[in-house]
This record gives sequence, structure tokens and C-alpha cells, in this order.
Amino acid sequence: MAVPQSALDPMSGLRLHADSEAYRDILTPGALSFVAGLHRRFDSRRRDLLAERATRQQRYDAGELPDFRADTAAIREGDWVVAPIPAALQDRRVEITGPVERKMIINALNSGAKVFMADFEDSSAPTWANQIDGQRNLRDAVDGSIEFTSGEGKVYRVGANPAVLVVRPRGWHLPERHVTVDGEVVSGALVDFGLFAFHNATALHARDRGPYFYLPKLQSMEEAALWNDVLSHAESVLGLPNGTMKATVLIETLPAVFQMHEILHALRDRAVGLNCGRWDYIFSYLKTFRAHRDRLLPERGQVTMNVPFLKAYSELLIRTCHRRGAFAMGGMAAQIPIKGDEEANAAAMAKVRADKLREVTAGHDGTWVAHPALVPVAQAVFDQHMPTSNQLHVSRDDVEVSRDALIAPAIGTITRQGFDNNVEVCLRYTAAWLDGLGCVPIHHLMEDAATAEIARAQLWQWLHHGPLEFSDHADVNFALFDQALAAHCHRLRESGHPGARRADEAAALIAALTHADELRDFLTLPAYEHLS
Ligand SMILES: CC(=O)SCCNC(=O)CCNC(=O)[C@H](O)C(C)(C)COP(=O)(O)OP(=O)(O)OC[C@H]1O[C@@H](n2cnc3c(N)ncnc32)[C@H](O)[C@@H]1OP(=O)(O)O
Ligand SMILES: O=CC(=O)O
Ligand SMILES: [Mg+2]
Repeated sequence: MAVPQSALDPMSGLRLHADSEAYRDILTPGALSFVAGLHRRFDSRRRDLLAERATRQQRYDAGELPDFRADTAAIREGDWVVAPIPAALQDRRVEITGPVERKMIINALNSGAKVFMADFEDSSAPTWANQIDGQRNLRDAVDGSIEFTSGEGKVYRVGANPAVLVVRPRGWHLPERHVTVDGEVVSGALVDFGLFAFHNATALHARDRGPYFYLPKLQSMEEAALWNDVLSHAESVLGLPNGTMKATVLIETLPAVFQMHEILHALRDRAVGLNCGRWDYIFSYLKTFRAHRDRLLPERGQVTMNVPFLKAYSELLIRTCHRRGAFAMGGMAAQIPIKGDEEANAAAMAKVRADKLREVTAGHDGTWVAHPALVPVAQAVFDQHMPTSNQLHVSRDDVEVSRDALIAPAIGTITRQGFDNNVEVCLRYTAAWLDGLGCVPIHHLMEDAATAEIARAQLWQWLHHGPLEFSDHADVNFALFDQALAAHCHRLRESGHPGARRADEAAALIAALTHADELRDFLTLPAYEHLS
């Protein structure tokens, strides 16, 4: 189906500040007009909502605690369900996620997972080339022409029964500085969504395959309503029936956990589920309580999904989703396969299995994996404990979760090793990101923007809310941080690790962010100024 030209805005006012010649097939006049139209219609609302985030955070800094909203009680108490879920998304027991790199897209589609979440967000360093090559790769995946030949001559093609594609655009906070409209920088979310929808919506709809989206880092039902209006407008411009574009929302901020019914309600014509984005959720807990010394978290390794505030969040998410006829998706275990060490690999796989067992027995309808080798591991657990396509019938009416349970402080310690690991992860991840890699293995764990943010936020909290002690009673202080950062920077510079050549820049950025009086909202915003 052709896009009616009359529905597209004129091109005037849109400027590209990067190579566009090489991407003429993606940056077509029609696609750019579509993005410009989204910007003109929706960007002022987006900026107002970002300002509301800042105001909300000021209230938390002044001592207020997040809570359920009084003005939306009728939505929480009312009887309503989301629109029917399409056949292609009825069974989502294992979803593989990964960056929009050509070879990885083919591997993910062939991985045996039910769904592939193609990620422009936590696992992407948003260089112009990464984002626009990613659009081309996805367009080729959708039209069936995608192929890749490795340096060794191995040819990659998509086989039978590929995973169903779900796309995650960037969050509302990130700009795409290479595109301006009427002199204003366009939102990364609208660029990622707009280009993907423009090029693929019609073809996907014709095959009953969407388009489907994962929506990241929302804080409120108003932010969900903005997405709803963007999707609805796009459907109308592209000539698709209302509700064709489906959305799964990541509940990965602390404010959002108090508005899960409201978020589903705002998107009820197109919501198919919520997902426990545990890593950003932990980061958001740290950020929300950046001024609350009584809610510091212990080191990252101790903040598992069995910690009471995380258990409460995941169980309330399941209960909420199932009451509304929506899927309750689990999240990502950070372990990845360990090559060349059978024992360590078996221990890592056992952790993944335990995590998936917790999810499936709690009532989750599916889960995420970070690597193709983990698909059979997660699938075996879900197959054994979830004989049906999903568990919408499991109501979890037994779950009673209070506001206090959702914000309960976690008990634990800070070890020197945990502190040092946070410094290393922050540095190495930031350096890799500056070099264009948004997801890297560090000490056999997947590290992406969300996991690195936890490390960064923890260091800031521990150092600014001192005096704190390590488990061996030594002081946690800036001198130790500076020493550790310098040592890791030296090691990284000399290593063959991703980002080695950006080590000094990354170290300077991490030092500035950690010493600053205020915890910055996102590492990726100041880092974007340095991204090639
Ligand atoms: C908090 C969140 O937001 S989670 C969601 C965001 N994070 C992600 O999506 C994580 C995605 N995963 C990855 O990027 C990678 O698995 C990493 C970086 C963690 C590890 O990467 P590597 O060390 O290169 O993995 P490894 O060398 O074992 O890869 C083996 C093969 O699997 C492929 N592969 C690894 N992960 C993936 C993936 N997620 N999707 C598709 N293919 C993958 C590799 O491309 C490689 O293919 P090849 O054998 O054909 O060359
Ligand atoms: O996006 C997922 C998360 O855990 O963060
Ligand atoms: Mg996330």
C-alpha cells in the first residue's frame, strides 16, 4: 500500500547534519517528511513531559516518596481489559534482545526465540551510522532480503520460522542531534520510531506481524498517552487500521510502577503487555532516592530479584497485567555463556535457569535472553512449567503489595570488590559506548546502558552520602575512587578491550559525573556530546 503523499508534511524546515548520501534509501523525502510531521505534532508535549520528570524529581529530593495517584483511582478500580492480542504475540515464552547490527539481527531471527527485540536503546550507542544502518538492516529483514557475509566468508541468511520482530526505539529523553526541524533537534524516539514505521508498517501489517514496539523508560501514564497518540497518528497517516501497532511497555522506572494500570489504560487499544526491565528499574530506584540516605542500595551483585522491593514489583506487575488481559514479561539475567571454562559456564547457566524458574513460577508469560545460546536454556524452563502459550489465566490475586513494599530499603553491604567492579564497569562500558558499541561482555556479564548506570549511580550515592564503610570497615572515599579509576583507565588503555582508545575520555567523564554535586539523570546525555 502506497503512503498517500497528500498526508505527508512538506520537507521544508528539516535539516540533516550528517552523511545522508549513503542513506538515500532510508532518508527518503517521504520518510523525512513523516519524521518532521511527528516532531511538529508531538515534540512540545514530549518536552513538557520531560520537564514534569524534573519537577517530580525535585519533589522526591525534597523528601516526598512515590505513591499511587489519587486522581486515577477510578482507572485502577475499573473493569476494563486491553484490546485482543494478535496471534503472532500469543506465545512469547522466550524473547532474544540485541542491537540492530546486521549479523546479530540474522542470528537473533534464527535463534529459535519466539520474539526478537531489535534494540535502538540500552544496547545501542546511538552514532548516526549505528542508528541509520540499523534502520536499513531492519528494513531488509522485514522485506526478506537481509544477508551478511563475514570476513571469513561465512554467509548469514534468515531461515524458516524466524522470531517475530519487536522494535525498541530510544527513550523520550534522548535527542537525535543529526536531525533538526525548524531549527529544533528532533527526539531520538521519534526518529527511530518514525523511520521504522514509515518503511515497514505496511509490509508488516500485510503479514499480520505488526508493527510491534517495546516502549522504554516511561515514568507516567501521560508519557504512555503520548506514545499512544504518536502510534495512532502514524497509523492514520500510513493508512493502517486503528490499533494495528502494538506496544509492550517496560516498567523500568520507580514512578511507573505506581501507574501500571494507568499506563495500560492509556494504551489500551494497543497494549499487549508490560515487561520487568529490572536493570533500569534498579537504576531508577537509585536515582529517585538520590537524596535519601536511608535508601542507599548495597552493591549491585546483592540487588537480586529476590530482594523484597524487586520481588514486590515483579509480582504486582504480573497481577496487574493479568487482570487487564495483558502479558507480564520477565526480564534479563545478565549472565552470558562462558567459553573455555565448563565449570564457570555451568554455574552461569544455573543462575539463568534459577532466574527463569522464579519468573515462570511467579506467573510471567515469557522472558528475555541476551544471547542465542541462552534461548534453549530459558525455553526448557518455560516449556516445563508453562504448558500453555501464556499464563493469562494465572490471576495472582493473592499478591497484595503496598507502597512501602515497593520502596523498601534493601539490606546488604559494600565490598571493596563491589566498589572496584562498579568503577571498572562504568569506565569500560562508557569507553566502548563512545567507540560505538552499546553492549559489551565484562567479566562474563552482559553490560549495557542500564547496567552501567547502576554502577555509576551507586558510586555517586556511596561517595556523596558518606561517611560509609566497606564490609571490612575501611572508609569509602573519593581518594579510593580516583585511584581505582586511574588504575582501570591505565589497564583499559593497554588492553585490547572494546573502547581502549577512548579510555581517557571515558575516565574524564566518569570522574566529572561522580564528583559532581548532583547525580545526573543519564550518563548517555553528556556522553552523547562526545559520541563520534
Ligand atoms: C537491560 C537491557 O536492556 S537488556 C537488552 C539489551 N541488551 C542486549 O540486547 C544484549 C545483547 N547481547 C549482546 O550484545 C551480546 O550477546 C554480548 C555483547 C552480551 C556478548 O557478545 P559476544 O561476546 O560477542 O558474544 P559471543 O562471541 O558469544 O557471540 C557468539 C555468536 O552469537 C551472536 N550473538 C551474541 N549475542 C547475540 C544476540 N543478542 N543476538 C543475536 N546474536 C547474538 C554473535 O553475533 C556471534 O555470532 P557468530 O558466531 O555468528 O559470529
Ligand atoms: O531494558 C531493560 C532493563 O532491564 O533495563
Ligand atoms: Mg532498560
